[in-house]
Amino acid sequence: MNNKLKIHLLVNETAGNGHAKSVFEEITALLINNNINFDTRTSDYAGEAIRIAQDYGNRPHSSNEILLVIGGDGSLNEVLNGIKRSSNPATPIAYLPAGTGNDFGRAANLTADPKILLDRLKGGVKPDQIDCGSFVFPDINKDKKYYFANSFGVGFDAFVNHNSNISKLKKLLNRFNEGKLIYGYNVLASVTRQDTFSVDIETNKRKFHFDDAFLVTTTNHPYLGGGLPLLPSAKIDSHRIDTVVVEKFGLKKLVKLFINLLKDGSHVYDPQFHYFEAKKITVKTRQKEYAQVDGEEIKRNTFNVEFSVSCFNLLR
Ligand SMILES: Nc1ncnc2c1ncn2[C@@H]1O[C@H](COP(=O)(O)OP(=O)(O)OP(=O)(O)O)[C@@H](O)[C@H]1O
Repeated sequence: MNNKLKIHLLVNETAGNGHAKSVFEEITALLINNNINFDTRTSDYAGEAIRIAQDYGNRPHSSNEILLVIGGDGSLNEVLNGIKRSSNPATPIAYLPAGTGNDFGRAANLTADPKILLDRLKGGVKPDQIDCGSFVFPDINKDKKYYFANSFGVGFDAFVNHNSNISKLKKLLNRFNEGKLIYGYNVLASVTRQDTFSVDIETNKRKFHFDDAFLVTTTNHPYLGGGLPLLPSAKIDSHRIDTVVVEKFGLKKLVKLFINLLKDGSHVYDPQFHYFEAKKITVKTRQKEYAQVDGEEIKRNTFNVEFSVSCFNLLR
């Protein structure tokens, strides 16, 4: 038995339509073959990984112990929130992306191969400090902080996310590993149905107002919806967050912007595309819109959100 390393697996077996379960089985076999000490917790319901991770962070651990999360972006979000709210928010997290979108894994250049990750962990990697977003709802409780690894979106991306999550096609296409296809399909299907809304942005004491926003997304890195590079310049270690505002446009322009986004990132130069980069950004909306945090829907009529940049320790 390798006494040096002890791995605590935290698994959402439902992530990636069961892909996380097969990754879990693969790594379990590797751990047994390598004589590495491990234990396992699986989340039984949405939200449970927050509590499991918070309990883990509250307990003392030696430097040989590693918390390894297996799941998608939503599972990572829960673990991040649990660890950051624990008495030891610097507890390192190792993560095997095994969801549908895996945007964080893409942005942080993570391997999805259990064997490669295990070899690195056996070699004794040091944690990297990685940015994450944090936010509060000051109207409700300015002391209760929430965290995100990817993004917090109001409007179009959240509407697409909502439609993708409820779509009957999603399960079918996910089976063929085509989650991106369903997201692309829903972008086109949702564009004419998304209304516009007014938004106020405040950053570095400067204020901006948009009457006809279509999408307002605060992001920690470039990607959205399973690999779409919404803001290629956003970096995961810039110690800044970015808020993107896109104003309303028609279907023809959407197609053009979408092609530019996929081709060379030149969509960011469009006059209806705006972005703000800072350590702190406030976003206020005044009408009911869909919203998402790391791909999970949040329900609220209007939004007054104070964002700031935070960080966590990642083993990769
Ligand atoms: N046992 C469970 N049953 C149902 N839902 C669960 C369970 N455990 C966790 N969850 C929820 O499943 C949600 C979706 O999981 P996750 O985001 O990790 O996978 P995904 O949606 O397939 O991947 P991605 O977000 O990368 O597209 C999580 O936000 C979590 O709250």
